[in-house]
Amino acid sequence: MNATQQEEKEYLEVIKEQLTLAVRRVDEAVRQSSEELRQKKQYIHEHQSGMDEADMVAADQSINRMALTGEGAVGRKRRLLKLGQSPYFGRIDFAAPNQASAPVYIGVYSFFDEQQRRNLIYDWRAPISSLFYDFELGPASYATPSGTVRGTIELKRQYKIRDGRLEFMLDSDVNIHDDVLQQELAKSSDDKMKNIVATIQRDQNAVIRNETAPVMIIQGVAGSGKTSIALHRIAFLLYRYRETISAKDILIISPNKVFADYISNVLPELGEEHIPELGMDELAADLLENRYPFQTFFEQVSALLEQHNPAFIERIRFKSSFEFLSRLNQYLLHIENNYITWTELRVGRTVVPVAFVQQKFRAYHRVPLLKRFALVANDIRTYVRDATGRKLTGQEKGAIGEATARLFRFHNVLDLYRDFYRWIGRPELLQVGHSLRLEYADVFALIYLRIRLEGATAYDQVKHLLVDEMQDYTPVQYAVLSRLFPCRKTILGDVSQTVNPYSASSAEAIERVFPQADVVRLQRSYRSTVEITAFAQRLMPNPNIIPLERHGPEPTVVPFGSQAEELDAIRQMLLNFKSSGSHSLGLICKTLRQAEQAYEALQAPGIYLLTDESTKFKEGIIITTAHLAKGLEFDAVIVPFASAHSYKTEVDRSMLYVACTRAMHQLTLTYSGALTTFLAA
Ligand SMILES: Nc1ncnc2c1ncn2[C@@H]1O[C@H](COP(=O)(O)OP(=O)(O)OP(=O)(O)O)[C@@H](O)[C@H]1O
Repeated sequence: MNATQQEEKEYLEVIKEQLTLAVRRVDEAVRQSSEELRQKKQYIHEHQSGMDEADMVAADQSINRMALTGEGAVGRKRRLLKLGQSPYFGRIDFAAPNQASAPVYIGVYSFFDEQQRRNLIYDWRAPISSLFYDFELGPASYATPSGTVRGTIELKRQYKIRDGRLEFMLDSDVNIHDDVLQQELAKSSDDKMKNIVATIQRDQNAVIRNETAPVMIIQGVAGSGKTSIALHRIAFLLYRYRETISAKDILIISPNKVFADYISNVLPELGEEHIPELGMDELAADLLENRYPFQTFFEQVSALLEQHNPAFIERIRFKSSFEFLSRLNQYLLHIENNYITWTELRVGRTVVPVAFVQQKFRAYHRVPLLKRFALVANDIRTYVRDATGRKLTGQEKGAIGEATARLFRFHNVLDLYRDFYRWIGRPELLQVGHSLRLEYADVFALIYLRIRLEGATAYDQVKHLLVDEMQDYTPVQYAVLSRLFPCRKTILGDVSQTVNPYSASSAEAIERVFPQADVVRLQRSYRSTVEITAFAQRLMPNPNIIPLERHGPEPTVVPFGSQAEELDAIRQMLLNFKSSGSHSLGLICKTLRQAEQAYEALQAPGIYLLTDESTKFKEGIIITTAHLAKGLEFDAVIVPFASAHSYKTEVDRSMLYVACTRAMHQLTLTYSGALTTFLAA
């Protein structure tokens, strides 16, 4: 069936026709449903006076049901229209043993033809579709909930259908060089991240479809598709567990709002709803109930970039270590064993024996320490009431509460946190100003103590947590996440792309917090040309990285006599870029101050400044910092001010690496004075 290109073209027309008919049926259903809704509303309006409360509730429910049906139909229509543009991208002819092969067309969504009662298009997430990603021609198998199905792939075909037209089709031989992937990657970047369903690679597919890992840690080199895969994984899990998980049950912890906006298209493109997203800073503010002001991560990194302060670095380094988490855990044991003064309590003439107090206290060992005192106080009240045979006065009750609380030395978590540093003999490691503004490195440590000592309401509604840029979070932060989110997790990042090398977490470090995790390493880099990847390797060598064979111009490093000349030349580069046909250019600076200066000097229509306050990703020319550009990509990147003066510390080196790896096709560095030693030959 459909052997030749001509036959495929004809078949495409048949499918489009079917899709058009399906759209009509949905339209008809929507029309009917809104008519019913209108009639129902009118009926209620006319009979309102004769209806009791139960009637009103029932009427409300039926209206809501109708509205939901209508919404469902609208979503279905949207999907059908989208399929009409590009119904499928792949085909597998799969023959089970002793059966003739049948074609399986694979698209972004499935399309079930109600008249023929069969699937004309299979969703890329359907079990059978995994054949397309996992196998070439020959023996193949796929897993279904009821077991493995084996057979043979007799044909594997890829299509590019745009605006309903077949642009090309390609049959796979056993060792195909993936032309479709190459074509996709050579394209100019759109404004936001795109779905990659047509070209998901085998190792990526394994991550996307992994159903068993309670925690999945993805360590992947720059441009290896981590973020893309994580989002496709979410789409897959939403499909696979559609009865129990919906978009609102997932939470993405994202580094900033611009990034969240940048990735926000992928899931809707895959037919899923928008997923809730939260930044670490927002989470912290929420957990501290806005009681303590604190430095943000962005501010911490900016402070590191602006000045070299060894004591500040030492504090960050220590608080980012696994040892710090262990010490906090030891401290929690220590205070429980040493900070309670066991005494008998006297209430009037009644003596509450110390053994009773201790025994009650132990009985609550599952309750967070600071919460136990109130419970023990209640038990003591009961004890006294039974002993005296009368009700207690309010004053007596209050006195018991206070006396019980006094058994423990501290009741404020910040006081305990201070005491912790005394206990480890390093009081200088905590610097809290008079305004009680916490350093970023203290924020999650304090939250961790708070959760352990007072408990926290877990985010129970979250059924899958996605953490991007994992290298930027410390063991203490993971310990907090692990307690707040007992659900499954996908955690991804790249230790080479840290913006703060003093607090970077590797996959191994994170694995210590989640020993049950599956760790996957992705070494193939898709984003940048071979030339750009090789250039970035000079900054952070990684012998394991495998760049995809795609070539472009050599990156250039251009010297200038002065910063004014440098900016003049950049202005010209931006003008040239505007007429080049490419879509996006990132002018990526080390600090926000540099970015603001550059923006000031280069300001023109179509040039945008992205700061830590920005919320939207903009298409065109963006001036920003390496920190904020993390996770984003641009057709062309210019890194200005790449001088020895600007880039000299380890943090600077990380920034330069992040900046360079944002480029897909073209990379230019400019400097005046001496070139940074990280690039000097
Ligand atoms: N299988 C694929 N098919 C097509 N494009 C792909 C594939 N895998 C990755 N890409 C492309 O590679 C680029 C990098 O992907 P992504 O941003 O997900 O990588 P990343 O590992 O998160 O990068 P980084 O850590 O450097 O921010 C994107 O343009 C993405 O579309």
